Amino acid sequence: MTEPRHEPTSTSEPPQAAEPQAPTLPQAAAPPSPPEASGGAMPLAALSIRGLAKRFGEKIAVDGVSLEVPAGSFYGMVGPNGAGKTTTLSMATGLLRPDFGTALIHGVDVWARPLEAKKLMGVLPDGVRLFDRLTGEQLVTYSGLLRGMDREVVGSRVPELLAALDLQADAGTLVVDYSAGMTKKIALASALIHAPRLLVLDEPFESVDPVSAANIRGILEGYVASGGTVIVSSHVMDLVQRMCSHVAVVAGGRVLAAGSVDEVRDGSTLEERFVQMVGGGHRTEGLEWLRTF
Ligand SMILES: Nc1ncnc2c1ncn2[C@@H]1O[C@H](COP(=O)(O)OP(=O)(O)OP(=O)(O)O)[C@@H](O)[C@H]1O
Repeated sequence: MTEPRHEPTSTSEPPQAAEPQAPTLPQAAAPPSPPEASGGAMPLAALSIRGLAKRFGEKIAVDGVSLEVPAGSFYGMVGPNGAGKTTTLSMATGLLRPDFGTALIHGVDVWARPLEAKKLMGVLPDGVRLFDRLTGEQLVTYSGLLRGMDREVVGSRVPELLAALDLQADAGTLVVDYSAGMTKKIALASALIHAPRLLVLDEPFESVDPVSAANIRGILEGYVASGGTVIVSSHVMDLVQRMCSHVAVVAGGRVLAAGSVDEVRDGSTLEERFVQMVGGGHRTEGLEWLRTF
């Protein structure tokens, strides 16, 4: 079924700056206009978002974000709390309808052709509820079958994924009884089962122990080395600097900078550049009452 295109969700004034704004740093090389047809060669951009905008009541959460994520890149999205990362990624992956703008996954419009687009991507959303009355094994199996995979192929991949994420011992435990980190890992397994071309992972390392985080990094690095594309949002600058080839800095619903990690950090550490761009800094005054006991 073809979904309607992105009309504004309300009749109120559109958000400001629904047009893509120019980033302050060069973006990753933009591919030529991606074809709308699937089939044939995959376009250069694994994800191309143009002028995405979303408001919640009076709050403009995303204010005209445009990004090109090159195929084969490990792309970090960083920004302060409330910057609009989750809202942007939700619109780009078909979870939240944009007020304005488009999102193309390897040239396929996510909102016009959702079934095709969703075959191409695996998504680890932030805060979306899982079917947590299934066991971990059942949940990952269900995710594979839901995507039309052959039952035998699913059956062979599930134990491999559970082993890679150190979840074999809890394969038969209900997801509702999983810890936060285990839940993150089983959701990641569910996103990987169909070997998508693009992985969009919202804070994949949050709550995950260091050994599991290293395993996940290894899995993702192997996946990118074989031609897949990963987009991660994270607050851990050091991790993004080490792991990612590209990064976008988002604040106030806008892109402040985007490009290769080296371009964006421009000789500083990514954390230093982030603090310069986003502003703020340490507040040392106030809270005297906390130092008076
Ligand atoms: N469903 C909603 N209703 C109202 N406001 C929302 C909703 N979702 C997000 N917002 C607001 O939109 C802004 C962007 O939120 P978003 O979750 O996209 O930020 P984020 O960059 O992912 O933040 P964090 O790093 O804290 O996870 C915030 O001001 C948030 O309060």
